[in-house]
Amino acid sequence: MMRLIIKDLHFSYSLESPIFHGINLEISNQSTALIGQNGAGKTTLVKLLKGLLTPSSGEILINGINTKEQTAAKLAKTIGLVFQNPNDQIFKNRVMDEVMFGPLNIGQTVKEAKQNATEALEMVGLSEHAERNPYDLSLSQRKLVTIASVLAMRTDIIIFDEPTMGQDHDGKEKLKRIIRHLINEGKLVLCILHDMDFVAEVFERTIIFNQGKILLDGDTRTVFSNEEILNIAYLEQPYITQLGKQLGFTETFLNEDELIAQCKARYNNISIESLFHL
Ligand SMILES: Nc1ncnc2c1ncn2[C@@H]1O[C@H](COP(=O)(O)OP(=O)(O)OP(=O)(O)O)[C@@H](O)[C@H]1O
Repeated sequence: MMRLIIKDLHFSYSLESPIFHGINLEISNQSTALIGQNGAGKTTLVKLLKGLLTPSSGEILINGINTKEQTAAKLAKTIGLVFQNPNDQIFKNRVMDEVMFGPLNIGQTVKEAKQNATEALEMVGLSEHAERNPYDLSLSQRKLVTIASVLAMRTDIIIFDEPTMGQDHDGKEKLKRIIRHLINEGKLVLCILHDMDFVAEVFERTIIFNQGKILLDGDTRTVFSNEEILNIAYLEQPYITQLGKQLGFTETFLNEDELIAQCKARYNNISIESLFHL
């Protein structure tokens, strides 16, 4: 089991405006969503985890090993990060080369890299585009290319920064399947998201960030039940949670099936006469 521990983490881009002053967090193999307004510090946190930024003070431990004591190359074998903007990540002019680049870079043989890249492209549904130039693909497909690149590295920890951005319904369903698959494989999946419906349906644990602080951290249902804290962080409840509330239920629903089950339980045993007060 992977375990990520953040101890008393401090970080600032400039002396005048510290971003983190004392973050403590422990994440294991639960699927975890990081939510919060723009500028809350989510991307900064994942860049620190990936070793792209260095903490001013405090520690980040991955399975007990301090990231400070690891080279970027060693860390790359453990943590994969899918950037928010695919254009920051893509620099090869053939999809297959792009997806093989990361695996080769962390020391996989050409054969392994090819095998993993082929599987990853299949998983994101882009097998038939393997020979194309990534820049001839749409932005949402390009995002899937960057996801495939990280999947092919087969790291134990996978971080996604805004994977649903620019994805349509099919793209989101694909992402749900990928994330669930990774969780079943025992990977630690951490995901920054602005799409609350997606968070509700997929993630076991949700952490609300606000102005560089953890405002609330708990199982996703508990977090989405707490309207007061969501309001402070300018976040909305998932659509299905709001709908359940409007229908007069007290439960916090996270997906359609839960709401439908409760509707059936409520209405099944009621005769039409009593429903319409005849
Ligand atoms: N390279 C940088 N130099 C200086 N300040 C930065 C830099 N990157 C981010 N910041 C600032 O750090 C704060 C946190 O930004 P960050 O991108 O981590 O937030 P976020 O929660 O990920 O937001 P978003 O959802 O927009 O990605 C913001 O005030 C931002 O302006």
